[in-house]
Amino acid sequence: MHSTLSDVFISHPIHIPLSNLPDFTSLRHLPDSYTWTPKDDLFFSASSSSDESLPFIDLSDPHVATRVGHACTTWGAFQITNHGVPSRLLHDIEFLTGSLFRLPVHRKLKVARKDDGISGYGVARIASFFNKQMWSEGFTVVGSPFDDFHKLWPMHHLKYCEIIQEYEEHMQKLAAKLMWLALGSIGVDEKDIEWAGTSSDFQGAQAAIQLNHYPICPEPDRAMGLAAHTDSTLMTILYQNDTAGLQVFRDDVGWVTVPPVPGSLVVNVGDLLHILSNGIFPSVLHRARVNHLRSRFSMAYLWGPPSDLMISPIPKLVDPLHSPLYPSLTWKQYLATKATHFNQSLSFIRNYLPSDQIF
Ligand SMILES: O=C(O)CCC(=O)C(=O)O
Ligand SMILES: [Fe+2]
Repeated sequence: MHSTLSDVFISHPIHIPLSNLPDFTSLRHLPDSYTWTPKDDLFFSASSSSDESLPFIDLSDPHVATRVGHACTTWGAFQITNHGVPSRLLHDIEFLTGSLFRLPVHRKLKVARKDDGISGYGVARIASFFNKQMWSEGFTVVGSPFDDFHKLWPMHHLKYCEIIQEYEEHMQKLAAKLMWLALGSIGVDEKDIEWAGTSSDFQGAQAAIQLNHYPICPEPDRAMGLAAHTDSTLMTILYQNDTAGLQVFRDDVGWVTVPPVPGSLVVNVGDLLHILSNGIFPSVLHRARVNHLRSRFSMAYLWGPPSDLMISPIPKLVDPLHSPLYPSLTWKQYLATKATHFNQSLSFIRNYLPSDQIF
């Protein structure tokens, strides 16, 4: 798994110098390079006065499939409870994340992500698309974190590796369950997705864990934690600590804050599920704002298909009235497109639909 997804970044290296990473804790004023205005991000304003809120779904609800389906078609996101991930494990992953980002900068830089690498410490990859810097730092885990964790915590790395492994196991199961709930709501079942495997548990799926830290910020209204983007996944499952910051965008509504609810998780439809569903599910545009009093952590499980598998609109969802909106492509190819075209990637590939795939 490690080698294949990593190939994308070998051919699309991104150079974001870490040398000018500020010591976030010592700043009283926002440096110019961190001050955002609407011209730095098309979506910077557009705040909402609406009282709309993201659907909150109890996974033990007898109508869960309808609720998930409705949330996926309207928002492309929802919050869940009764998801079966032990609260002790959520506490453990939050503890790991806090321990990692509280390490001194020189220790974190020992595991800095390489320009053409996928795992490690660094600023958000999407930073290369903006003139201004984001008020955050991150750490990406793809494959085993053993080597990096050994450098970070020579004495305690095994304990932290176990947490990551257990977290991945739970998230993988939950992602498969959510995927069937979402697809089931639009009439897609096990027979329609061969790669889900004989046990329909998507064992061939691949994933990354993205840990994010948004330090306390002296001028949060002018800063941006993580700029607006959609995830290049099938689905993303996000755990946020008790500090608000995540916002999701909905046309005609604007930005809506997703309040942290202890023990709950946020689920995002990613670009690949948007493609699979032939556009029925939108992939949600989201961003993270920052806070003036409290630092914030988020832990995202980025879940996708085997990286070389062709993904295209599910044939059952395509007929003479519903032409395929997207061509077939692999996750690796999509990531390469995203590395160049960022938020325009879906419309970019739509224009490359070969004519023999259009009805
Ligand atoms: O911190 C958050 O709430 C959002 C994180 C996120 O969108 C990501 O890691 O892709
Ligand atoms: Fe995201």
